[in-house]
Amino acid sequence: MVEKQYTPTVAYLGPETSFTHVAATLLFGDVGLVPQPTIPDCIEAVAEGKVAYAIVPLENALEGSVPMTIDYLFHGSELFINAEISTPIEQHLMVNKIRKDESGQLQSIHSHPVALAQCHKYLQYHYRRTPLMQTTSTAAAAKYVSDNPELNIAAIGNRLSAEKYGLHIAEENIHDFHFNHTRFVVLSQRKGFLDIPFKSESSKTTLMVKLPEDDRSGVLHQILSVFAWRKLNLSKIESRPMKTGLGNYFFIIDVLEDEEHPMLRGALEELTSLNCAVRSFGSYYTF
Ligand SMILES: O=C(O)C(=O)Cc1ccccc1
Repeated sequence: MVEKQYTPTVAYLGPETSFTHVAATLLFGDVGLVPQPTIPDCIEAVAEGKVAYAIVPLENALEGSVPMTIDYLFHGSELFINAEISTPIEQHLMVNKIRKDESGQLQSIHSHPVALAQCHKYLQYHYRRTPLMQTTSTAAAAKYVSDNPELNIAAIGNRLSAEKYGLHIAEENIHDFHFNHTRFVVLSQRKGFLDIPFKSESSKTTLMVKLPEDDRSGVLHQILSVFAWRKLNLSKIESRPMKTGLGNYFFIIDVLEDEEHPMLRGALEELTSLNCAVRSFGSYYTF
Protein backbone atom coordinates (compact mmCIF):
# COMPACT_ATOMS: atom_id res chain seq x y z
CA MET A 1 0.00 0.00 0.00
CA VAL A 2 1.31 3.46 -0.86
CA GLU A 3 1.31 5.66 2.21
CA LYS A 4 -0.51 8.92 1.69
CA GLN A 5 1.75 11.91 2.16
CA TYR A 6 0.46 14.21 4.90
CA THR A 7 0.27 17.84 3.78
CA PRO A 8 -0.39 20.28 6.61
CA THR A 9 -2.79 23.12 5.99
CA VAL A 10 -1.36 26.48 6.94
CA ALA A 11 -3.29 29.71 7.40
CA TYR A 12 -1.29 32.82 6.48
CA LEU A 13 -1.88 36.54 6.26
CA GLY A 14 -2.78 36.88 2.58
CA PRO A 15 -3.42 37.44 -0.18
CA GLU A 16 -0.68 35.73 -2.20
CA THR A 17 2.71 37.51 -2.33
CA SER A 18 2.36 39.13 1.12
CA PHE A 19 5.59 38.98 3.13
CA THR A 20 3.92 36.33 5.30
CA HIS A 21 3.11 34.30 2.19
CA VAL A 22 6.78 34.43 1.16
CA ALA A 23 7.82 33.22 4.65
CA ALA A 24 5.16 30.45 4.52
CA THR A 25 6.40 29.13 1.17
CA LEU A 26 9.99 29.04 2.45
CA LEU A 27 8.95 26.72 5.30
CA PHE A 28 6.06 24.73 3.83
CA GLY A 29 6.42 24.98 0.03
CA ASP A 30 3.43 25.89 -2.12
CA VAL A 31 0.94 23.21 -1.06
CA GLY A 32 -1.70 23.53 1.65
CA LEU A 33 -1.43 27.28 2.18
CA VAL A 34 -4.72 29.00 2.99
CA PRO A 35 -4.82 32.82 2.77
CA GLN A 36 -6.67 34.72 5.50
CA PRO A 37 -7.67 38.39 5.38
CA THR A 38 -6.28 39.36 8.81
CA ILE A 39 -3.86 38.22 11.55
CA PRO A 40 -6.73 37.41 14.00
CA ASP A 41 -8.33 35.28 11.27
CA CYS A 42 -5.09 33.26 10.99
CA ILE A 43 -4.94 32.76 14.76
CA GLU A 44 -8.63 31.84 15.00
CA ALA A 45 -8.35 29.37 12.10
CA VAL A 46 -5.67 27.35 13.92
CA ALA A 47 -7.29 27.76 17.37
CA GLU A 48 -10.56 26.36 15.98
CA GLY A 49 -8.76 23.45 14.29
CA LYS A 50 -9.68 24.52 10.75
CA VAL A 51 -5.98 24.35 9.82
CA ALA A 52 -2.97 22.57 11.39
CA TYR A 53 -0.79 25.70 11.55
CA ALA A 54 -0.87 29.46 11.17
CA ILE A 55 2.03 31.71 10.26
CA VAL A 56 1.96 35.38 11.28
CA PRO A 57 4.44 38.27 11.57
CA LEU A 58 5.61 38.75 15.18
CA GLU A 59 8.38 41.33 15.21
CA ASN A 60 10.07 43.73 12.85
CA ALA A 61 13.63 45.04 13.11
CA LEU A 62 12.52 48.64 12.51
CA GLU A 63 9.13 48.75 14.21
CA GLY A 64 9.34 46.20 17.04
CA SER A 65 6.49 43.84 17.88
CA VAL A 66 3.46 43.59 15.61
CA PRO A 67 0.71 44.65 18.07
CA MET A 68 -2.08 42.66 16.40
CA THR A 69 -0.13 39.39 16.75
CA ILE A 70 0.90 40.11 20.34
CA ASP A 71 -2.68 40.97 21.28
CA TYR A 72 -4.20 37.77 19.92
CA LEU A 73 -1.36 35.39 20.79
CA PHE A 74 -0.57 36.50 24.33
CA HIS A 75 -4.03 37.58 25.46
CA GLY A 76 -6.27 34.53 25.61
CA SER A 77 -4.90 32.15 22.98
CA GLU A 78 -3.78 28.65 23.97
CA LEU A 79 -1.47 28.19 21.02
CA PHE A 80 2.21 27.26 20.89
CA ILE A 81 5.10 28.38 18.70
CA ASN A 82 6.56 25.58 16.57
CA ALA A 83 9.05 27.47 14.38
CA GLU A 84 10.34 30.91 13.57
CA ILE A 85 11.59 32.26 10.27
CA SER A 86 13.21 35.61 9.72
CA THR A 87 13.25 37.21 6.26
CA PRO A 88 14.61 40.47 4.80
CA ILE A 89 11.99 43.07 3.90
CA GLU A 90 12.23 45.51 0.98
CA GLN A 91 9.49 48.03 0.41
CA HIS A 92 8.71 49.61 -2.97
CA LEU A 93 6.22 52.27 -4.04
CA MET A 94 4.02 50.91 -6.82
CA VAL A 95 1.32 52.34 -9.08
CA ASN A 96 -1.03 51.05 -11.74
CA LYS A 97 0.87 50.34 -15.00
CA ILE A 98 -1.44 52.57 -17.02
CA ARG A 99 -0.54 55.49 -14.74
CA LYS A 100 3.21 54.98 -14.73
CA ASP A 101 3.98 58.18 -16.68
CA GLU A 102 1.59 60.39 -14.72
CA SER A 103 3.21 63.13 -12.71
CA GLY A 104 0.04 64.33 -10.89
CA GLN A 105 -0.37 64.27 -7.12
CA LEU A 106 -1.22 60.83 -5.70
CA GLN A 107 -4.68 60.72 -4.04
CA SER A 108 -3.58 58.24 -1.36
CA ILE A 109 -0.92 55.65 -0.49
CA HIS A 110 -2.03 52.23 0.81
CA SER A 111 -0.25 49.57 2.84
CA HIS A 112 -0.06 47.51 6.02
CA PRO A 113 0.55 49.78 9.07
CA VAL A 114 3.96 48.16 9.72
CA ALA A 115 5.02 48.81 6.11
CA LEU A 116 3.83 52.44 6.28
CA ALA A 117 5.80 52.88 9.49
CA GLN A 118 8.94 51.38 7.91
CA CYS A 119 8.79 54.08 5.21
CA HIS A 120 7.74 56.92 7.48
CA LYS A 121 10.66 59.25 6.76
CA TYR A 122 10.42 58.70 3.02
CA LEU A 123 6.68 59.42 3.10
CA GLN A 124 7.13 62.46 5.31
CA TYR A 125 9.74 63.88 2.96
CA HIS A 126 8.09 63.10 -0.40
CA TYR A 127 4.34 62.73 0.33
CA ARG A 128 3.75 64.90 3.39
CA ARG A 129 0.19 65.88 2.35
CA THR A 130 -0.88 62.57 0.81
CA PRO A 131 -3.33 60.55 2.94
CA LEU A 132 -1.96 57.19 4.11
CA MET A 133 -4.51 54.36 4.14
CA GLN A 134 -4.02 51.22 6.21
CA THR A 135 -4.70 47.83 4.65
CA THR A 136 -4.66 44.33 6.13
CA SER A 137 -1.44 43.46 4.25
CA THR A 138 0.94 44.91 1.67
CA ALA A 139 -0.33 42.42 -0.92
CA ALA A 140 -3.94 43.50 -0.20
CA ALA A 141 -2.84 47.09 -0.91
CA ALA A 142 -1.24 46.07 -4.21
CA LYS A 143 -4.39 44.19 -5.20
CA TYR A 144 -6.54 47.21 -4.30
CA VAL A 145 -4.43 49.52 -6.49
CA SER A 146 -4.63 46.98 -9.31
CA ASP A 147 -8.43 46.62 -8.93
CA ASN A 148 -8.97 50.42 -9.04
CA PRO A 149 -7.16 51.79 -12.11
CA GLU A 150 -9.50 54.80 -12.18
CA LEU A 151 -7.86 56.08 -8.97
CA ASN A 152 -4.46 57.76 -8.91
CA ILE A 153 -3.24 55.83 -5.87
CA ALA A 154 -0.14 53.85 -4.87
CA ALA A 155 0.68 50.82 -2.73
CA ILE A 156 3.77 49.96 -0.70
CA GLY A 157 4.89 46.36 -0.84
CA ASN A 158 7.33 43.84 -2.28
CA ARG A 159 8.41 43.11 -5.85
CA LEU A 160 6.40 39.87 -6.02
CA SER A 161 3.19 41.84 -5.36
CA ALA A 162 4.06 44.32 -8.14
CA GLU A 163 4.54 41.38 -10.53
CA LYS A 164 1.47 39.44 -9.41
CA TYR A 165 -0.94 42.40 -9.51
CA GLY A 166 0.58 44.00 -12.64
CA LEU A 167 1.86 47.20 -11.00
CA HIS A 168 4.75 49.46 -11.96
CA ILE A 169 7.44 50.13 -9.35
CA ALA A 170 7.69 53.92 -9.21
CA GLU A 171 10.37 53.97 -6.52
CA GLU A 172 12.46 51.09 -5.16
CA ASN A 173 13.64 50.45 -1.60
CA ILE A 174 11.81 53.22 0.19
CA HIS A 175 12.16 51.70 3.69
CA ASP A 176 13.97 54.15 5.96
CA PHE A 177 16.69 51.84 7.27
CA HIS A 178 18.66 49.26 5.37
CA PHE A 179 18.49 46.42 7.95
CA ASN A 180 14.82 45.56 7.73
CA HIS A 181 14.04 42.00 8.80
CA THR A 182 10.82 40.48 10.13
CA ARG A 183 10.35 37.45 12.41
CA PHE A 184 7.39 35.25 11.50
CA VAL A 185 6.16 32.50 13.83
CA VAL A 186 4.41 29.22 13.07
CA LEU A 187 1.63 28.49 15.57
CA SER A 188 -0.37 25.37 16.36
CA GLN A 189 -2.41 23.76 19.12
CA ARG A 190 0.49 21.44 20.01
CA LYS A 191 3.82 22.07 21.66
CA GLY A 192 6.87 20.85 19.77
CA PHE A 193 9.32 21.42 16.96
CA LEU A 194 7.84 21.81 13.49
CA ASP A 195 8.36 18.60 11.54
CA ILE A 196 10.06 19.73 8.35
CA PRO A 197 12.90 18.14 6.37
CA PHE A 198 15.51 20.81 7.20
CA LYS A 199 16.79 21.48 10.70
CA SER A 200 18.39 24.46 12.31
CA GLU A 201 21.16 24.68 14.89
CA SER A 202 19.52 27.20 17.16
CA SER A 203 16.51 26.54 19.35
CA LYS A 204 14.65 29.13 21.33
CA THR A 205 11.91 29.14 23.97
CA THR A 206 9.36 31.93 24.36
CA LEU A 207 7.96 32.64 27.84
CA MET A 208 5.22 34.92 29.09
CA VAL A 209 6.03 35.98 32.66
CA LYS A 210 3.65 37.83 34.96
CA LEU A 211 5.18 39.45 38.04
CA PRO A 212 3.95 38.49 41.53
CA GLU A 213 0.92 40.42 42.73
CA ASP A 214 2.68 41.85 45.81
CA ASP A 215 4.83 44.16 43.65
CA ARG A 216 7.84 43.93 45.99
CA SER A 217 10.95 45.92 45.18
CA GLY A 218 13.74 44.23 43.23
CA VAL A 219 11.50 41.56 41.74
CA LEU A 220 12.60 42.24 38.16
CA HIS A 221 16.20 41.89 39.26
CA GLN A 222 15.33 38.57 40.92
CA ILE A 223 13.70 37.31 37.72
CA LEU A 224 16.67 38.23 35.57
CA SER A 225 19.11 36.62 37.98
CA VAL A 226 17.18 33.32 37.62
CA PHE A 227 18.45 33.27 34.01
CA ALA A 228 21.78 35.00 34.64
CA TRP A 229 23.38 32.61 37.13
CA ARG A 230 22.40 29.65 34.92
CA LYS A 231 24.08 31.37 31.96
CA LEU A 232 20.83 31.19 29.99
CA ASN A 233 21.12 33.67 27.14
CA LEU A 234 18.06 35.89 26.54
CA SER A 235 17.55 37.15 22.98
CA LYS A 236 14.59 39.35 23.89
CA ILE A 237 12.78 40.83 26.85
CA GLU A 238 9.81 43.08 26.25
CA SER A 239 7.20 44.47 28.59
CA ARG A 240 3.61 44.60 27.31
CA PRO A 241 0.50 46.01 28.99
CA MET A 242 -1.68 43.46 30.80
CA LYS A 243 -4.68 45.58 29.73
CA THR A 244 -5.95 45.47 33.32
CA GLY A 245 -4.89 48.97 34.41
CA LEU A 246 -2.16 51.56 34.09
CA GLY A 247 1.25 50.27 35.14
CA ASN A 248 0.31 46.56 34.88
CA TYR A 249 2.72 44.80 32.58
CA PHE A 250 3.80 41.27 31.70
CA PHE A 251 7.10 40.25 30.09
CA ILE A 252 7.78 38.35 26.90
CA ILE A 253 11.13 36.61 27.32
CA ASP A 254 12.95 34.63 24.61
CA VAL A 255 15.59 32.22 25.92
CA LEU A 256 18.17 30.68 23.57
CA GLU A 257 17.73 27.19 25.01
CA ASP A 258 15.44 24.19 24.74
CA GLU A 259 12.73 23.97 27.39
CA GLU A 260 13.80 20.42 28.22
CA HIS A 261 17.32 21.53 29.14
CA PRO A 262 17.80 21.01 32.91
CA MET A 263 18.91 24.63 33.38
CA LEU A 264 15.78 26.03 31.75
CA ARG A 265 13.58 23.55 33.61
CA GLY A 266 15.20 24.76 36.83
CA ALA A 267 14.68 28.40 35.84
CA LEU A 268 10.97 27.83 35.21
CA GLU A 269 10.60 26.14 38.62
CA GLU A 270 12.42 28.98 40.35
CA LEU A 271 10.24 31.60 38.65
CA THR A 272 7.15 29.77 39.87
CA SER A 273 8.51 29.64 43.40
CA LEU A 274 9.05 33.42 43.20
CA ASN A 275 5.25 33.61 42.63
CA CYS A 276 5.56 34.56 38.97
CA ALA A 277 2.91 33.18 36.60
CA VAL A 278 4.81 31.62 33.71
CA ARG A 279 3.41 30.31 30.46
CA SER A 280 5.73 28.67 27.95
CA PHE A 281 4.93 28.90 24.25
CA GLY A 282 7.29 25.98 23.70
CA SER A 283 10.71 25.52 22.11
CA TYR A 284 11.25 25.91 18.40
CA TYR A 285 13.94 26.20 15.74
CA THR A 286 14.68 29.51 14.15
CA PHE A 287 15.37 29.65 10.39
O1 LIG B 1 1.60 42.95 4.86
C1 LIG B 1 2.30 41.94 4.62
O2 LIG B 1 2.72 41.65 3.50
C2 LIG B 1 2.65 41.09 5.75
O3 LIG B 1 2.93 39.93 5.59
C3 LIG B 1 2.76 41.76 7.09
C4 LIG B 1 4.05 42.51 7.10
C5 LIG B 1 4.05 43.86 6.80
C6 LIG B 1 5.26 44.55 6.79
C7 LIG B 1 6.44 43.88 7.05
C8 LIG B 1 6.42 42.54 7.34
C9 LIG B 1 5.22 41.84 7.37
